[in-house]
Amino acid sequence: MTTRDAEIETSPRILPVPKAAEPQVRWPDPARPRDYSGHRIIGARHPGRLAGTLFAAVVIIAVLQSILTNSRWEWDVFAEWFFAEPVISGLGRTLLLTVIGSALGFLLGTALALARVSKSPLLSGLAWGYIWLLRSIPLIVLLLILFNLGYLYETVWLGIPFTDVVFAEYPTVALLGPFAAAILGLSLNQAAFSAEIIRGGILSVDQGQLEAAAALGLPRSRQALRIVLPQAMRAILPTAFNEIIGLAKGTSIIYVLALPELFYTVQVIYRRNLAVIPLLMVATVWYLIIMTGLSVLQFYVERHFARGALRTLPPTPIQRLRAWRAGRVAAPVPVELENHNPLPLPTVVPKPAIPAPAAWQQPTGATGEVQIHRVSKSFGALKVLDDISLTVPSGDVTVILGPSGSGKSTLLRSINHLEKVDSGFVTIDGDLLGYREKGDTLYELKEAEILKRRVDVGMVFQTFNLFPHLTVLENVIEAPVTVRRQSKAAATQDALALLARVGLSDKAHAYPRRLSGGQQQRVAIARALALKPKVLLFDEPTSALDPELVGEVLDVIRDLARSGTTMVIVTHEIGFAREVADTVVFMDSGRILEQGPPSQVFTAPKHARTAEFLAKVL
Ligand SMILES: Nc1ncnc2c1ncn2[C@@H]1O[C@H](COP(=O)(O)OP(=O)(O)OP(=O)(O)O)[C@@H](O)[C@H]1O
Repeated sequence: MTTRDAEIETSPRILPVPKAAEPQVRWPDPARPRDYSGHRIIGARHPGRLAGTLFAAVVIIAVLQSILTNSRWEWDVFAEWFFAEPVISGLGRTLLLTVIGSALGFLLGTALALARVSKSPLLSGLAWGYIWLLRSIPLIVLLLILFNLGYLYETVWLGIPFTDVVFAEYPTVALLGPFAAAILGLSLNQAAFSAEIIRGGILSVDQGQLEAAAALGLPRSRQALRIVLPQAMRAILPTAFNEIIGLAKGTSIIYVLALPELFYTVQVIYRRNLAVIPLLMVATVWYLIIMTGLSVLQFYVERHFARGALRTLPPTPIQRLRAWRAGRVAAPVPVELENHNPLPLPTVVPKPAIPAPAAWQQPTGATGEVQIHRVSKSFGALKVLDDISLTVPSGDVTVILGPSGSGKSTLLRSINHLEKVDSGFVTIDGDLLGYREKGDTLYELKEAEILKRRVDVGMVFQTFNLFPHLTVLENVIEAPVTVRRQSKAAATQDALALLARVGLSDKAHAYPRRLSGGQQQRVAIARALALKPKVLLFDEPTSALDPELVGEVLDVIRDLARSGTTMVIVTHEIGFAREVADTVVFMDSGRILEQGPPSQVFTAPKHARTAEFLAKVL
């Protein structure tokens, strides 16, 4: 054996892996997709689910067998009384008390909830006191007091308090019979509970929604009925239906007034014929039928108010049934398909060469010069705006820059009076927004008048604040129709043109939650423009967007800047500011440290703090 041979013998031997040991991987040939049509498909097995189903079946069969075979249930007596005349009339009374009690209760409850959130401390206090009192008194006590009210007040009169003027007078006993006392007692009691449910719903609506509605100049009543309450309904409905179901069962308490509603009626019957169980079952089955009806109603009402909140609506039982008969699983329904009478979409998308629509242009004669004169504002001890003066010439684009917390957003919100300043004032084309001038006195305007004047100033928020329960088109036409009193057809035509301009014609009937952030912000811009404002305010319009969506929003704003709209923009997009701004304003600690054209502020800032800030962000 040579030395070389010995080396080979002692060193570890690396042998090639035999070919047969290689895993047999066969890559599918993309040119020839495999054909699985001949394969048998076996579904996944779920032994746990199968055991659960068997258990449920055994329980159901055992319960049914015990109910149907035990003769003591006396189903023949049940059948005899189920549709008997006194039972049906008791049932009718139960239903009437439930419907009227719920309707009046929720009506009064809505008024009480709005009073509770009112800015008047006395009104809010009165509503609180009512709720406190009525929730504390047992219903049975309230019913008996109302029934005996004639003892306390012999007559009920209508007239002017603290005077002898009386328009009408009635004996209390004649007015408050057992049925009227029952209706009144149930409604008053229901109102106290529903007020808190409704208030909870109102509080659940995002503050930004109210700000957006106020920025569009929508009247307070419209804000409440069109924007807040429909959104609050999502939170209100489940608990409200609980209350209604509770009331339907709770009507049995009016036995204290000897009113023969369903339960009282069956009690009277079984005391006579001693068939207690079958008659209790008569009442139970009728209550089950009422509750089932209410549950179905709840499903449809909740589904109606879910439009816009859910991307897809759950299929209705009828849709499920149809799908089941067709042998497939019912798919969730895209919310757009549920829209009633959707307005037609334009078939032709205008190209940029087509002249801008009327809604895109400033109204003739509008100039939109903003004057901010010695404005100061504090939040508690913190002075957020400190004696600020600034002029935004008409048609100019002013960009406000500054570190976080320097007061940029507060200044912007002061321009349209969303923030009320402590001193100083703001004018648009010489008109004060929040005040009326008489001689040398300024009278603060009521909110309704401020809302009307606010339509001259459009605002686009950082978080879009689109109304989620309204479609894109409904969002855009809401203010022109309500505030500018434009016809719906004209407002729709303008809105579709604006949506085409921001590249969203095909989204007119979509709900905002189905859009990307950039698309939502473009809708928000179209919505602000629909009022043909003299001035547009942008509060960090791109900072809530993913980086790749920023460009599409900036393109729209850039386009607007070229069209000569007066704009004030708070932004951190320095490159964009350099490109579009006529004037750059730098703020710090509630003061304007410097302002000037971008070429000067960005290249040769006068103030050291500006230079320091720019060095950090550039
Ligand atoms: N409603 C309010 N109540 C109390 N303090 C407030 C209120 N609104 C704003 N502030 C305070 O005022 C200061 C200025 O806020 P503002 O939102 O105007 O700053 P900003 O310059 O826009 O900041 P950012 O760039 O971070 O948005 C901050 O310190 C903020 O906490």
